[in-house]
Amino acid sequence: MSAALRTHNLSVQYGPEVTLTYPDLNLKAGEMLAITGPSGTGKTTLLHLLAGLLRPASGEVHYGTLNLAAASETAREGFRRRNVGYVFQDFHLMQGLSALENVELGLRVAGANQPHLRAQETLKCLDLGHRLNHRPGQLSTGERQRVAVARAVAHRPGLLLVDEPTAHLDRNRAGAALNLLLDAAAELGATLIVVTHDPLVADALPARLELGQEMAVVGV
Ligand SMILES: Nc1ncnc2c1ncn2[C@@H]1O[C@H](COP(=O)(O)OP(=O)(O)OP(=O)(O)O)[C@@H](O)[C@H]1O
Repeated sequence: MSAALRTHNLSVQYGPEVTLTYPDLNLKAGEMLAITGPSGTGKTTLLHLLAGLLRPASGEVHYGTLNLAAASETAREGFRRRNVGYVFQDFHLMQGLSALENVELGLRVAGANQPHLRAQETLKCLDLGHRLNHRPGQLSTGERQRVAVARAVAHRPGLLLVDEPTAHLDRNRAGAALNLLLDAAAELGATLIVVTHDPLVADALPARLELGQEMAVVGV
């Protein structure tokens, strides 16, 4: 289920040298946001905070009634399994498993019913019906990305977090990847947050958070 997402006073400390501070976010359920900004400004770290993969040094991350930043590790893990679909920049597919097994494993972890059937259906919806038994090493980059998207959306999360979806793609494929994400988020009614350097992607999303010296929030 999609819910409002709100952050307050977030900061992260990596050792003594790196402190990242973030402007507050306030997104309604189903909103779509691009996170942009120069390398090293903390875009991926923010996605990790929003996914509950990382606990902040200070601040709050509210998803509906849950404050992820204060929740126990068990509660955060449960939240991730049920509510978060995450597409990593390098996809993070299991190399020894087929496309079908990768998606099915994600569904099993999320505790979904009929994981085999649902994995098949999701891959077919993403035009991968002819690649179910291929392993990641036997797929093109675009196909691997579609498997990663299938794994992220198959359990119907309310929050879809995507890191650099067009980094490895030519312009045609970048457009297709963007449409895939927009369609998937719209179909789920999910809140979509995409980290990107690509103006094609950033301009297609209605709101933008630009991280940088000014930490300006534009269009939210
Ligand atoms: N696990 C870590 N340990 C120590 N420092 C880290 C760690 N992860 C990130 N950093 C540092 O935090 C800062 C922000 O990193 P992050 O990857 O979030 O930035 P980014 O904006 O996503 O960068 P890029 O656009 O290059 O992917 C960088 O200075 C990085 O070196």
